[in-house]
Amino acid sequence: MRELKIGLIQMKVCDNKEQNLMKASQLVSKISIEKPDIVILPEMFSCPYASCNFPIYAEEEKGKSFNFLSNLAKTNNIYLVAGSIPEKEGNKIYNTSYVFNRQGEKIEKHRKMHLFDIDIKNKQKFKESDTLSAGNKVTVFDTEFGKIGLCICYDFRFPELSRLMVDKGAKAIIVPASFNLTTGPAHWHIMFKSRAIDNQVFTIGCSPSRDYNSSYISYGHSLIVSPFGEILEELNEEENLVTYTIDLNYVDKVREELPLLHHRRKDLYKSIEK
Ligand SMILES: O=C(O)CCC(=O)C(=O)O
Repeated sequence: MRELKIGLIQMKVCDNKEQNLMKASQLVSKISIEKPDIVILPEMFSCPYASCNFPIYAEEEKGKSFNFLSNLAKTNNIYLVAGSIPEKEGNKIYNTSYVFNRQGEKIEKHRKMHLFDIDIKNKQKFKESDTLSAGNKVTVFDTEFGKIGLCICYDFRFPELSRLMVDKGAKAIIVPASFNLTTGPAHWHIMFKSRAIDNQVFTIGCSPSRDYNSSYISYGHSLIVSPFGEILEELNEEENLVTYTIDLNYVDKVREELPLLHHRRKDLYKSIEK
């Protein structure tokens, strides 16, 4: 069976970790009434997105938040792509997305590989590397529906990473993310469409809702794009939930009819890269 129902939770993030976890739990229970297979939370859904917050909110794997999320997956009988939270290991902190199966077992985790260090003059500045370290693994997890790639926000700007996930068998790429009011309107939709078209995969972004009182204002617009580049579902900027069923067989159909991946000249690309 290749049809799977995706649930997107575009939640508002406050500065209280416990309240954020409680809200995530309520929203996951609410969306689970529609019997989704995979539910996705946004990037940093329990920690307001600011470098200074990451060390304060960070927890080790198997900590309180991890167990809470594992339980949420089990109770609701869903795969949970648990957005991301700051993960502490030794003296390092990572922006980490855990994936739990229907039994609440962790089946994968992705540590953001590309740190968001930008300075768009008078508009948007951010320096994740002030407090975060980068992961170094390409992440694809297996389900009964097929393989699914996972990366976090700024990671998705790097086409090489999506291609690596697709080469490992991904038929959809899930991206907990939080673009802002400068880069969101300019790049969000184009990026999700481009990665979908180039790789002939479903691309799925899940953002926090917009909060004008926050120091980093998220763009919102969580969405699902088809392997042919069509936006299938999209939220606006407000807190909201949505489910949408995708059929991974459609990936094979698009790849058969327009055999881009097959037509690659890998023999030449290597020598051009050098
Ligand atoms: O790439 C962008 O424009 C936003 C990236 C970001 O906010 C993030 O990586 O968390």
